[in-house]
Amino acid sequence: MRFERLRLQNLRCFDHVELAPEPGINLLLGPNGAGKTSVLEAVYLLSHGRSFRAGGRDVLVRRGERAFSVYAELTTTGGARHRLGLGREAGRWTARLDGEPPESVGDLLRHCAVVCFEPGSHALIAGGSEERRGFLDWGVFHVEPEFLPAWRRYQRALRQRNTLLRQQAPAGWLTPWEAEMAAVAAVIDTVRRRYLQALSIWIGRTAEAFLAELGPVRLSYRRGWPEGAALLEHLAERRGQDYARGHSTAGPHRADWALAFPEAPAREHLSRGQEKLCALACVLAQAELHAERRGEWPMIGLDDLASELDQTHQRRVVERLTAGAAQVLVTGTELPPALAGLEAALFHVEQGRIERRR
Ligand SMILES: Nc1ncnc2c1ncn2[C@@H]1O[C@H](COP(=O)(O)OP(=O)(O)OP(=O)(O)O)[C@@H](O)[C@H]1O
Repeated sequence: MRFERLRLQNLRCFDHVELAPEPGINLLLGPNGAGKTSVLEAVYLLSHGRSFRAGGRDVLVRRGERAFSVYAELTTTGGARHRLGLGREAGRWTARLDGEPPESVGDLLRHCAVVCFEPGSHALIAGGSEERRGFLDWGVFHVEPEFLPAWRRYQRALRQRNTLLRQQAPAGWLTPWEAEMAAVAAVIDTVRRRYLQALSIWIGRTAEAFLAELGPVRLSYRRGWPEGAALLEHLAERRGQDYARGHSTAGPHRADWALAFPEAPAREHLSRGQEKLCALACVLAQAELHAERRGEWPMIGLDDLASELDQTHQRRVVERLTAGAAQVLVTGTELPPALAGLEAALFHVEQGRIERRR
């Protein structure tokens, strides 16, 4: 999958800006605060429906404006072309897919795959489980068609059960929603396991390239309720605690996964740099698995590569990138040394303007 054109309107420091990324590596260079990360945010938004930066969706709107939009033209390896538009005004999304409103924003996001490594990515290793579930589910969403309908049903049942718990409703009112949660939890768990099993092979390869000194990586998974227990019975057993807490404390919405190494059995054993390299290994593995399953590379965004990694690791990343066929967006204040001499399209970003340099 490749971005042919990208247009941002009233997004952060950009009033109106257009660029035509090229196949292979695209470099966005410019001073601090120029808007480089905002371009990555825009492409990520079309793929995730949210930014990778904290602060909520509405901080993306250029100060003084009421709405922002991102528009992109994409081509797939098979030659299909798609036009994607996503805008936000007064707290609501508007989406267009090939000129028509899609059934849901999810239908739009399905057409666009972008993975990003950025300064906050170490949260994938060091942060809370929500971050890791988000990463896992994004990958599953793109390669396992059964996931989205099951996830939607689960979310609806979970919301209903949580509302009833907060209202201290009689247990009998909870049971139909618990049955629904248990019915779809099995599907969610199965596709997540399948995905992680495949991903762990790719993570093993990338981790070996970036973190060989830690030994072979092992990926573990917790599904959100005890192994061997049926979720239906487990939810019934936990009702007392769940009434007290006002939410459901077991189920796939509590799942988590982790990486461990012989030389770093717990994540607290990793240095900050190693956390970043682990996160990068996960992001690149996700791109590689996506390419294997979909026959299509996602776009890979690398924000501030040179300041995040030492030169040896930068070179290893570049080796991996050039071995694949992904379109890549790399940002930096200067040309990352590992990219010197490589063929790349260069864009200069400054004060809300983007200029193609030859
Ligand atoms: N909602 C907003 N409206 C207007 N300007 C904004 C808004 N949000 C952020 N900005 C500004 O947009 C600019 C773009 O920031 P961005 O993080 O994309 O820059 P960058 O080139 O990646 O910088 P750095 O090299 O420092 O990481 C910054 O100058 C920031 O102050």
